[in-house]
Amino acid sequence: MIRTLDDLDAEGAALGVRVDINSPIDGDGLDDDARLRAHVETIAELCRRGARVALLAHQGRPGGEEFTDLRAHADRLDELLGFPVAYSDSTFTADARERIAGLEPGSAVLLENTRFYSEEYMSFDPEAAAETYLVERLAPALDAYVNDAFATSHRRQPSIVGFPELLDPYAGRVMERELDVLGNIAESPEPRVYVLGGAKVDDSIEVARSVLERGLADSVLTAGIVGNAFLLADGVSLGAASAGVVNERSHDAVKNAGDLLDDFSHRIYMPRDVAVERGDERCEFDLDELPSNSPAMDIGVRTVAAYAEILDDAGTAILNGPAGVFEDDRFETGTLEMYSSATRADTSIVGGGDTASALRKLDLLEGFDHVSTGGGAALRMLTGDTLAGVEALHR
Ligand SMILES: Nc1ncnc2c1ncn2[C@@H]1O[C@H](COP(=O)(O)OP(=O)(O)OP(=O)(O)O)[C@@H](O)[C@H]1O
Ligand SMILES: O=C(O)[C@H](O)COP(=O)(O)O
Repeated sequence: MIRTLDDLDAEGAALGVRVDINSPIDGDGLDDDARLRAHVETIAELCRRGARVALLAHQGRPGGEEFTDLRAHADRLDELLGFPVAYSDSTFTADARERIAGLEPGSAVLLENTRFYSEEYMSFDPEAAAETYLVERLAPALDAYVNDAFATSHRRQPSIVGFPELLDPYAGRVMERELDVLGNIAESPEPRVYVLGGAKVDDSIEVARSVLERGLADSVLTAGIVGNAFLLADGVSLGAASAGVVNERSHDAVKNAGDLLDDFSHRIYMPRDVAVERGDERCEFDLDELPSNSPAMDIGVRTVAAYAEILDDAGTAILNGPAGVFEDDRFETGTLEMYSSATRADTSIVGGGDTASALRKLDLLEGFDHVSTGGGAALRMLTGDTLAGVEALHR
């Protein structure tokens, strides 16, 4: 059983609240604040109830371009919440602990990027995570722990699995909502249509196998690099450029897609035409007009029409990954049209950070019943896997 904020006596309590505000970075600022907006409900509720909130979060990966401190995140949270969110440039030092001790009821401090500390980027069992410096030194300053970071909860990192070993754990509102939706797909209306696009080919093939074998999916529509992998597996000569893009993402994808087609070809749909770059233009080719020297960058309008027919009749549409290189206006058509069709399903669920960014760019977000904050985490839930951070919340 997982306790929620409804079960928490928040008044005056010092709470360690793990959020996922990992965001695209543009220069020294945030390029997108969707994840910060998602956590406003939890943070505002806890402050309104008189809690003393210590926010824990990561940004980027060590060595990555988006690996920054959280000062800009604290400033944006100020604006979104309408009250000051203090910022500490340390996470578990004596200074950080003093900052927490000095919090007034109803106030919050954002502690520094947890991944500035090497242990946070390692994986641990919960017991070992509880013995890391981050958890051992911070837990004594806290009365309870709240995990609202669904999008990071597939990671076995100390800030996700360590604190529940020492403190009573609770699910924040984002976590609660994600689990309600993604944890109960089997109860959603049928027929269920999964749309798997984007670039995470191995993850998507794993999701497809899982939902087909468990009888969760009536149809799996493929697009993006995932769709290209299935076309190659089906013997379509896309061209060396497209094959190179697939193999660069995964050396096993074409074989694994072929195995899946052997088992479930009647339920798996692949693109019927693709769009490639011709100079500055978008040019579409039916499969029998290929190979092309240029990589397939989007699905074509015939595919869009075929997928729309299936999605129009869907009880539930579950989507992860854009249909094409939506960042280039010439290749956003597939994502725009396919995702628009999906909003006509009785229930529509989207997973994936880049997917959500695409929908925000295309002004399609409002049309969906649930837009997950998670990418990899949402995919793992859809494969029926448990998430380490969710398991750690059980009492
Ligand atoms: N045909 C294609 N060729 C090359 N790249 C593609 C193609 N189709 C989609 N993409 C790329 O896939 C990327 C998004 O795929 P990804 O699987 O990461 O989506 P996501 O799961 O929503 O994101 P995340 O989970 O990483 O937040 C986009 O950057 C897009 O440009
Ligand atoms: O953006 C995400 O998917 C989450 O914040 C997890 O980030 P990670 O993949 O760097 O652990």
